[in-house]
Amino acid sequence: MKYIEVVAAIIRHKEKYLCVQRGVNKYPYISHKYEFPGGKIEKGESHQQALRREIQEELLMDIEVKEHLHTVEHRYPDFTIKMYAYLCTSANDEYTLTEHIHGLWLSKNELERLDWAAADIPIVQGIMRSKG
Ligand SMILES: Nc1nc2c([nH]c(=O)n2[C@H]2C[C@H](O)[C@@H](COP(=O)(O)OP(=O)(O)OP(=O)(O)O)O2)c(=O)[nH]1
Repeated sequence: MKYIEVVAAIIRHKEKYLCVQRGVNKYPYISHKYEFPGGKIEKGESHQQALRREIQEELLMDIEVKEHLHTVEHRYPDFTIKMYAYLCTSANDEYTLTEHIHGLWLSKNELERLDWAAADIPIVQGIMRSKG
């Protein structure tokens, strides 16, 4: 079974969190799902470096990586991912989508409205339960 390690940025700006939607994918269970931006960690990269690179590529956005929030391991039918989620901040709410088909800023209590990738559900629940 393929195993991949992924970093995800929980980007918070003014009490809202940036959520992005994937386009069509060869795996139907991931197509059109919402996720936190990020991606695979490249060889030799730290989590922080991978996050800053991926967010620059996907959103043309500069972030500051704060604390580690959650690590989840999820087994999809074709591969398993280990995802490290970090709280991140941005100087403003501007972004340009280069890979995703939709993006939106939602407050904590609105997060559960979206159709999230299965691996993200424990992360979303963790954010919703968190204080502050
Ligand atoms: N970035 C990110 N990926 C997630 C999340 N949840 C989730 O299941 N994933 C999965 C989807 C992808 O299979 C994988 C992340 O890989 P990726 O975005 O770098 O790359 P990809 O498979 O879409 O594309 P490729 O690099 O193979 O062309 O992790 C999430 O919240 N953020």
